[in-house]
Amino acid sequence: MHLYGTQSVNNHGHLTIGGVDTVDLANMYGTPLLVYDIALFRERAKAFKETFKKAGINAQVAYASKAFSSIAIYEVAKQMDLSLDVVSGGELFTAVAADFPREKIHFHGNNKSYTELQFAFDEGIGCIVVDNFLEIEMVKEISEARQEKMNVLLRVTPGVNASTHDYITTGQEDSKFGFDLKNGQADDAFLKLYNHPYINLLGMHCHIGSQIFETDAFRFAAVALMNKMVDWREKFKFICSVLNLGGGFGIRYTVEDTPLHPSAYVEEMEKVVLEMTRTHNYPVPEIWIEPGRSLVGDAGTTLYTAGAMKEVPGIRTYVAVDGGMSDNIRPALYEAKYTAVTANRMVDPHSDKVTIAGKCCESGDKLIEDAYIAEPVEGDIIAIFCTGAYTYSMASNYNRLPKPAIVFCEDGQHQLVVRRETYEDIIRLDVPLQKTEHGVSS
Ligand SMILES: Cc1ncc(COP(=O)(O)O)c(C=O)c1O
Ligand SMILES: N[C@@H](CCCC[NH3+])C(=O)O
Repeated sequence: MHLYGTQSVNNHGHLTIGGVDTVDLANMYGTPLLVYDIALFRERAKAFKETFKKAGINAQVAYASKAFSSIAIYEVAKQMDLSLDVVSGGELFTAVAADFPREKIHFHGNNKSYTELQFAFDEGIGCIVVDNFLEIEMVKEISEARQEKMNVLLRVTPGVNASTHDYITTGQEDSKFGFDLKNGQADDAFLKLYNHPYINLLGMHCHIGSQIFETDAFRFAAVALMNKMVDWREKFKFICSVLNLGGGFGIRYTVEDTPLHPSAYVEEMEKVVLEMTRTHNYPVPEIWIEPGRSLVGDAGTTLYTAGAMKEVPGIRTYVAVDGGMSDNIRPALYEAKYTAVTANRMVDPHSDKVTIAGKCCESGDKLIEDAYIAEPVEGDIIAIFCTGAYTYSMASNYNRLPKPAIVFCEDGQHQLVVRRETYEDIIRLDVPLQKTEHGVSS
């Protein structure tokens, strides 16, 4: 059994996280419950930052908060001196609520609205990562109208096809994100921004995809961007001061996943940048990265309570839990794989092969096929590991299931950071039909 971060087993045979008994957590807060190991988040953040420090490279490590966005995680990110990648007005609003240092907020998105961009200007954020020609016009218009400068990075697609799930590759030519490097779009975008009185063009950004294990894809992307930087210096005397190489570093969900230590990806990036800058006598730019999954993924564990069971003789045994695709869409959407344990009986042999099913009205609502847990009993606390990234942030109220609560654990302490939704929350946006004689009133 592979345990993550501060996970351990106490003398009751219970799984603990951050020194806190998960069975106690389930009793206190109910299930489903998403539990974060905050020491692990801090350790990951520190490792990224120290890798850059060791190489003497100026860097920003921006937490890609689409992986998990809440006021409390932004507060921890702030404590760790991280920057923040937000991708919508909603994430920016959350960052403002957390009083995140505005100059360290980077705003992403392939279709930012005028209102969202104005919000970014209002807050004086650190940088807008422009993604398309419409956005360029809007950023220019807003900055001119306000006579305010804005830092900008140009998001480009380097034409790298990273090996991961098709739905989560983003650096290939046929992508909805960014300007293509090869077909001239990136050059056109550059020319529209370069030398504008209110645009401070910092440099380039790319993000090639998510849950990537190979360093090659990052190397190819970095080389492609550096070549373009050299080209723009030759043609326009433009010096790129920031090179943002995105996130995407893979993590270990199951034994089949063999990620490198997060610092290995960074070291590869550093190597390419230092080699290329030396070869081309180019000033070493600041390197920015945007890890999401690799900061929060394995720091999160979801606790469920086992309920109904069904044996399909000769085929499988279903163990249904009190959550499902509503709190973790990833298995249904990407066929994502996870591992589970019986948190209340960690020392029992985990040799029963079962399918952990959710409670949504959907045959595909299976969280894990072929999970190995202790012989299941109704009321068991089933813990699914590595659910810290893209679970709560992609959760829905399908079947009107309330979203789970979230607890942070560290050094034997626990704190509720997102409360469980209630049925009142579920209907809070509903507007009952007006009582009129003729059906719907206007
Ligand atoms: C622009 C950008 N940066 C960073 C990330 C974070 O990726 P990951 O969570 O895989 O590190 C994403 C998501 O894929 C992204 O789209
Ligand atoms: N939501 C995806 C990752 C997308 C990353 C954002 N571009 C996942 O759960 O793996």
